[in-house]
Amino acid sequence: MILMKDVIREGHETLRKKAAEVTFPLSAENRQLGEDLLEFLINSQDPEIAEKYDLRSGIGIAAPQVNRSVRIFALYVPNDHGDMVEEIVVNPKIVSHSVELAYLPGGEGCLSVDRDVTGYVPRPQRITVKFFNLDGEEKKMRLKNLPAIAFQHELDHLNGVMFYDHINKDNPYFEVPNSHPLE
Ligand SMILES: O=CN(O)CCNC(=O)c1cccc(Cl)c1Cl
Ligand code: NI
Repeated sequence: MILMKDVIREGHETLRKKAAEVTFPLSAENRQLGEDLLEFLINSQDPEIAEKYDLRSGIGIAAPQVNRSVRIFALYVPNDHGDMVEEIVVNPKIVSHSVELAYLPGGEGCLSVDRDVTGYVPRPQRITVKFFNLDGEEKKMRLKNLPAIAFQHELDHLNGVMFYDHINKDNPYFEVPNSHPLE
């Protein structure tokens, strides 16, 4: 199982690399990695397991965060209806996105960042994405609000981008035009 000791932190070069696409059929190693990433999220959101293993909670986690520079991440995040979006995402692409932007009023956090970096992270509110599952089947999905934000936070990790790269330096709480706070 993935533990916090396996998570690399700011300053580690892997966090700023563009991760490599993976080929199918997946190696046993890459399949196991995808499963381990999702298991971490489920564990991190279970109060007993999280306390037992001292896990920080996450709604997403990307392979580069455990020093594996491949285009794989996992999501375990509630949608607007309270249903969990539970996905292992391989070779993801955003195929289209809304003009409207959204941001979390409390800002974003990252397992690889051991400090509070405050400010709004404006991202497209709705996205249409394509990716492959572990079996190489292509999936197309429309996401909005928190799942869309989480997907983009993880896709950023695959491109060496950190959430705070998007925060306005002069005014971290600048309300970008056409952006909406997610309540
Ligand atoms: O890359 C993933 N992490 O660093 C896991 C910890 N952060 C979160 O779960 C998190 C928290 C707030 C907003 C977003 Cl969008 C995310 Cl993703
Ligand atoms: Ni992160």
